[in-house]
Amino acid sequence: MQDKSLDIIHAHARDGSRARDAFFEKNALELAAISRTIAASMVAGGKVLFCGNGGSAADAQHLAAEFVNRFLLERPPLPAIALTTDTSILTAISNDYHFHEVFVKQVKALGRSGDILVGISTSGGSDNINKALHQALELDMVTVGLTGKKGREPMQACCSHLLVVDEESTPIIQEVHIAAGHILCMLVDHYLFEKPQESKKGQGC
Ligand SMILES: O=C(CO)[C@@H](O)[C@H](O)[C@H](O)[C@H](O)COP(=O)(O)O
Ligand SMILES: [Zn+2]
Repeated sequence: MQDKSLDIIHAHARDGSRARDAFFEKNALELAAISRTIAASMVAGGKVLFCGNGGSAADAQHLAAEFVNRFLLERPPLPAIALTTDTSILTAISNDYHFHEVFVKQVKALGRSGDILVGISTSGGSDNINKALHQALELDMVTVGLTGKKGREPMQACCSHLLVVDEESTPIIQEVHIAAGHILCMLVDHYLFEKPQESKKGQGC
């Protein structure tokens, strides 16, 4: 039997690059707008909450950690919480109520007007994410959805900002989501901590 390893590797790499290029081509301005909104919320005392399932739960934790610890710049910790990490909270809510409620209850407990909720779902069909986003809107929070092609329709009603990777493959969508998440961290740091370049008066171009 012929080994298909290289074909598999190159096909995935090619699909990933295509999806990533198309996404950033289309969503760069929206990504900058979301990053400005997060930076402004933090300046005003707000915070960002993240939620997701499976691999997207890992993304939620990964991104919250970038804010709380640091990203590329050496700077003060920034307020972010992953709603995916406390097993006592997750099991108590799932056990006593329903798995649909695991994030919405935490949003009710922790979310305040002006905070941001980022919901990450490749399918857009995860009830626990969409319920949490609806609740966040009710609390006058800003909601950001990261999804894939199928998620555009179910998530648009609950997202102030929706970033869609126009693909159906879950891992390819996830790989673009984490790239977008890293850029959010980069831009928030840029808006909050990088001083604008001094304009050099008298030097014509
Ligand atoms: O990481 C992966 C697939 O790459 C899986 O764990 C995946 O995240 C899980 O099946 C999730 O439950 C999918 O949820 P969602 O993205 O549709 O909201
Ligand atoms: Zn995965």
